[in-house]
Amino acid sequence: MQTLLTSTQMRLADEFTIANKPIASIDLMETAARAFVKVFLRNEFDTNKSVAIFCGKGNNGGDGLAIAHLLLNNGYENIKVYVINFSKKKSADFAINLQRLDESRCKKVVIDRATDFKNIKADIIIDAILGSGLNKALEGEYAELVKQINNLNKKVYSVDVPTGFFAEGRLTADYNGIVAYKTICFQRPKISFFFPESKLATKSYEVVEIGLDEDFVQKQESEFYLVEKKDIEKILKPRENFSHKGTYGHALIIAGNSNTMGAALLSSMACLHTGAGLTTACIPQSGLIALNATLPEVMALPRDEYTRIENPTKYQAIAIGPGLGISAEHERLLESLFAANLPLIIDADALNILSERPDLIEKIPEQSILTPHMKEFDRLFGEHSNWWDRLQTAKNQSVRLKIVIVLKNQYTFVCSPNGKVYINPTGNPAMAQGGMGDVLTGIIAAFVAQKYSSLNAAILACFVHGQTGDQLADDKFVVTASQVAKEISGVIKTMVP
Ligand SMILES: NC(=O)C1=CN([C@@H]2O[C@H](COP(=O)(O)OP(=O)(O)OC[C@H]3O[C@@H](n4cnc5c(N)ncnc54)[C@H](O)[C@@H]3O)[C@@H](O)[C@H]2O)[C@@H](O)CC1
Ligand SMILES: Nc1ncnc2c1ncn2[C@@H]1O[C@H](COP(=O)(O)OP(=O)(O)O)[C@@H](O)[C@H]1O
Repeated sequence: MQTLLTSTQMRLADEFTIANKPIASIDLMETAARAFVKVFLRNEFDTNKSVAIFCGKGNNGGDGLAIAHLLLNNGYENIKVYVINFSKKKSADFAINLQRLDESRCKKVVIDRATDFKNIKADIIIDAILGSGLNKALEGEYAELVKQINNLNKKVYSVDVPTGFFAEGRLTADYNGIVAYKTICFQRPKISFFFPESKLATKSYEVVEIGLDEDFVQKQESEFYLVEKKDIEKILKPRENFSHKGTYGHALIIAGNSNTMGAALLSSMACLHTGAGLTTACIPQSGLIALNATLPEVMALPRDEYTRIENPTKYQAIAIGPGLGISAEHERLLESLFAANLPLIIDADALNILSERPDLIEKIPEQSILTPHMKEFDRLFGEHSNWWDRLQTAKNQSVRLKIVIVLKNQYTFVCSPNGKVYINPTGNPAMAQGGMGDVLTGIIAAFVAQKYSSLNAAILACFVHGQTGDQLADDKFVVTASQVAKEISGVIKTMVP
C-alpha cells in the first residue's frame, strides 16, 4: 500500500530527505524538475512548439524555473518564463534558480499585476505559480491571472498540483484555479485527485519519483492508503492441492425480483467465477428457469414472502440486496438476518431498506460490508454536498459500527473499522453501466466465503473488479457487467502467487 501524504507531511519528507540524504535542497528541486521534464517530453516531443512557463516565487515557481532551463537544454528554443511578482516573499531555491535563469539565454517577463498579462501566443503552458504551499483559495491578482490563463484555452501542464487546487481537504464546486490538461506530481498522488471534484482542476495526473526518502514517506501516519497490485498478490491465496468445494465456502446471494432478476444472476455469476466453493441464489420462483439455463452451477433457494434463512450459519458468506426490491417482507428478512448476528454483504435495495429504518442501521452485524454508491450512501447517512465530507462520514460510521464501507466511485474508498481508508485505483468509465455493482457484490461474497477477512475481501474485490474492467476496456468502448463477471477468474489467475 502506498501511504498517501498531506502537503504538510510532504514538506516534512522534503526536509527529512535533505537532512538525511546526501542531497541539497536545490538539487532535490533539480531532480523534481528533471522528473517533470521527462514526462513532459514523452507527451510533447515537438520541440518547435512554444512554451510559456508561469512561475510563482515559492518552490513551485523554483521548479518552474529549473524546468525552463532543462527544456532549453532539451531542444526547446521557444521558451518564455513569466515570473509572477505579486508578493515580495521568495523562497531561497527560487532565488538561486532565478539567478541561473538570468545567466542563461531564456526569455523572461515579470508580471507585477494581473493586468500586465498580455494575450500569450504559446502553444503550451506550464503552470508553476503555486503548488502544495497553497494556504487559501485564490483571490485578487492571483484569481484574475489564473482566470486569464484558463481563458486562453491552451494545453496546460501543472507542476505538482494545479495552482489554486487544494491537495487535500474539502473541494467545492466554485473552483477558480488552473484547469490543467495534465498534472505531473511529485512522489505521491495528491489525496484530492481521488475525489470526483478534481476533474474541474486536472484532466489527468501522473506521479513521478523525485528521490524523497521512501522509507520516511511510507512510515508516515496517514488515514489514506493507495492499494497496489503487489498488495493484492500478497493477500490472494492459491487453490490448494486436495482442496474441494467445501474448502472454498458456500455463498448465499439473496437478490433479484421479477423485473430485476438480472441483478441476482450477475451477482451469482461473479461469485461463481471468483471461486466460492458453492453458490446459492435466493431468488423468486419466477427466476428459476433463467438461473438454471444460464448458471447451471448455481443452486437455487426459491424465495417467497415467507422466506427466512433457516440456518444462516451454514453459509460462509451471505450477500443481500442486488435487485431485491423494497417490501415489508424483505425488511423482515433483513431484520431476521441481523438477529443471527453474522457479518453480511449489504448492497442496493438492502441499503435502501436500511435508509428507511435507521433503527436497523444500529443493528448491522459487526464486520459486515456495505457497498453503497454515492446516492445510496447519502440516503443512509444524510446528504453531503462534497466528497470530502461524505468520506469523513463513511470513515466515522465504519469505526462507530465496526463495519467496512465500500463507497463506490471511479476510485472506490474502502473504509475500515480501524479508521483507515484504502483507495482502489483500478476501474474506468467504460464500466459505468448498470449491473456493475451487482458483480462487485458477488465478488465480495466469494472472497468472504473463501475466508478472507471482511476488509481484505473488500479490498481484493474492488481491485480485481476494476482490473478486469481495465483489461476489457483495452479494446472496448464499453464493458458490460456480465463480461466482467466472466473474465474475473482469468484476472485473478494473473495475480495469485
Ligand atoms: N515537498 C517536496 O517534496 C518538494 C516540493 N517541491 C515543490 O515545492 C512546492 C511547494 O513549495 P512552497 O512550499 O514554497 O509553496 P508554493 O510554491 O506552493 O507557494 C509558496 C507561497 O505562496 C503563498 N500562497 C499560498 N497560497 C496563496 C494564495 N492563495 N494566494 C497567494 N499566495 C499564496 C505562500 O504564502 C507562500 O509564500 C511543491 O508544490 C513542489 O512544486 C519541489 O521543489 C521539490 C520537493
Ligand atoms: N467511471 C468509473 N470508473 C471506475 N469504476 C466505475 C466507474 N463507473 C462505475 N464503476 C464501478 O462500477 C460499480 C457500479 O456500482 P453501482 O452504481 O452500484 O452499479 P449497479 O447498481 O448498476 O450495479 C462500482 O463498483 C464502481 O466503482
